[in-house]
Amino acid sequence: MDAMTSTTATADPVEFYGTRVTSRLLLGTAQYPSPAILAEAIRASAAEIVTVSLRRESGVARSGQSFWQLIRDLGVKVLPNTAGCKTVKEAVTTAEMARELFDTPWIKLEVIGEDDTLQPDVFGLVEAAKILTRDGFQVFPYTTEDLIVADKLLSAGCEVLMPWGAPIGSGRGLNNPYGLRSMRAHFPRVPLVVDAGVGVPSHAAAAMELGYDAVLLNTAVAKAGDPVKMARAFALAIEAGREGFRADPMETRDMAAPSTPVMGQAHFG
Ligand SMILES: CC(=O)[C@@H](O)[C@H](O)COP(=O)(O)O
Repeated sequence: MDAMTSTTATADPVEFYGTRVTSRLLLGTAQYPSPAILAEAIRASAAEIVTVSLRRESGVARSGQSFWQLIRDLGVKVLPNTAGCKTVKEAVTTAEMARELFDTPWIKLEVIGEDDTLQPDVFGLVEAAKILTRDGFQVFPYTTEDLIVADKLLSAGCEVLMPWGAPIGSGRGLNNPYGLRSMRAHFPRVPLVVDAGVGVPSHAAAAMELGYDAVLLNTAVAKAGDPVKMARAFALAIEAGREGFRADPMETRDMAAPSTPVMGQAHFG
């Protein structure tokens, strides 16, 4: 991390369930070309929280061990996820196993409702969130921008909401900026994280300019030609977007307004 990044970021931390972090980029750990590139990308991103799929861990025992060691060596906080779970039961069981394995009450809760869009099954999500928070989990729900669902998740005990930008892995950016903006306005004090569908750094900057607290992304970095460079680019974009938001942007207008006011008349000759 360079001086500029650290100076501004430390002045503006964000808290999730009482844990304070200075980086507003949460990074996924799947699909990287190699473990070494993953490690370098995490370092370049300056992310302090990475999300890890339990399924990957339990799938191949030995590579799971070395992967876990790699994450441990980086000193980042782990946010286990229930990626790929399609039922409440599957998500709850996966969360319970993740708590054992990673020794954390944090869980990024995904209950996937549909294969083409990988959009959340919001009914299952609320049900699973109720079960998990009752059981002491601190839930980060992957949801939509629907305000009623958001309210129900908060009533279920969630203290963070993670609405999608676009379908997971699509790289489309913010499909519904209007919906995301109203969510921000509706829940001014809830930590909100745009999760999924972000493709390029400007998408992440746009989320931050809307006043979002952080961005979670994976594919855009893992599948970039140069994941390490892209990780750094996202870190800078998120910081720029956040600073832009804090700087209180000008109002947009329909008509032109001269940026150089003209005083009097110029005389030639
Ligand atoms: C890793 C993870 O948690 C994903 O399910 C997440 O939603 C990121 O999505 P993208 O890969 O589209 O960034």
